[in-house]
Amino acid sequence: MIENKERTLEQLESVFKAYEQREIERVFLVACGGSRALMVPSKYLIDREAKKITAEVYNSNEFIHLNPGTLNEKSLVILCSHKGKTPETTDAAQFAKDKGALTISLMYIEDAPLKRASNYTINYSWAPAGSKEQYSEIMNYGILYRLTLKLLSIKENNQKYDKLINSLEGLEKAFDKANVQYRAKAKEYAEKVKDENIIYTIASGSNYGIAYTFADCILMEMQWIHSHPIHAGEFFHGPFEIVDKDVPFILLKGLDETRPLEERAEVFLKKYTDKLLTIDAACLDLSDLDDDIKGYLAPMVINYVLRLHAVALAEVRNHPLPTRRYMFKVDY
Ligand SMILES: N[C@@H]1[C@@H](O)[C@H](O)[C@@H](COP(=O)(O)O)O[C@@H]1O
Repeated sequence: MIENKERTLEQLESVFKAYEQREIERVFLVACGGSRALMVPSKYLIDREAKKITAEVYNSNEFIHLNPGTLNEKSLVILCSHKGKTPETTDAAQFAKDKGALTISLMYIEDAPLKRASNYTINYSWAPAGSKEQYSEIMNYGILYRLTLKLLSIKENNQKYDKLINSLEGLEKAFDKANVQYRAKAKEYAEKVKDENIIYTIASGSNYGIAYTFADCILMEMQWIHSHPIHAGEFFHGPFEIVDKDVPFILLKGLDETRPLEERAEVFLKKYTDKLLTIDAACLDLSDLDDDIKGYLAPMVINYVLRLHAVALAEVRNHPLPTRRYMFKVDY
């Protein structure tokens, strides 16, 4: 775990200097699994805030095989891998660097193959689910927001960067309050669903990545419970046919512009299932975050709440989160 916040801030400054020195037209956010999903909110931010710069999120291996036609020396490629060892992500960094792109890798340990394949590395603060984050303001989500919003500030004169920094400083308080509000509720929920075979998650916009992580990485990977992250807008175009009184859903309601999509799904789910858990950012105390930035940071607090649920589930199901049967155990 990174313990040196000053060094992380210095690493960021070096990247910002590099921004000054080159033209950047397009941002590629590249990683695997949970590390890929955590980039979704930053793509949302760029899509909302940018005037010209565009952003895409890619799985590392697809990035290489698809080989985007617009990947060139005017591209910024941001990669992430917890321990910097996922081979597809290291290969993607090298691939992008060879094409002349500016490559920045995020990892929470200091040195790893991914670092050696990238132009710049930033170490973020990381704590396992259930443990207190040492520096909430430099978690991976926050680093991504800093990197993307500063780019827009330098290249397009976006004015929200200072508000972002102030809001990131307020995150720890928001997490602490969410902890008080949700810890007992998470345990109750875990008791209720511990024997379910399937639990779906639903969200849209900047929250979709969080729904994805909970479905793919927590329920499927770490609890071996069937799941699927459903986009709230897509829900009515197929998935809603699976809804029944006894089918469990977790609906995330954020504060971004796509909230009406989540509200529409909620109206339907309330009517047709008895097993709906809604986690609504509007019911969380986010008073330590700036109003202009709240919608972007809400996924981080919802994610914190979901992690309380993950820890509670693992406990009542007697299935520790790190349990794997295939990952790093068989060839794949
Ligand atoms: N569920 C895990 C993710 O949480 C992790 O992000 C991913 C890639 O790992 P890394 O971040 O180390 O590259 O592997 C799995 O999919």
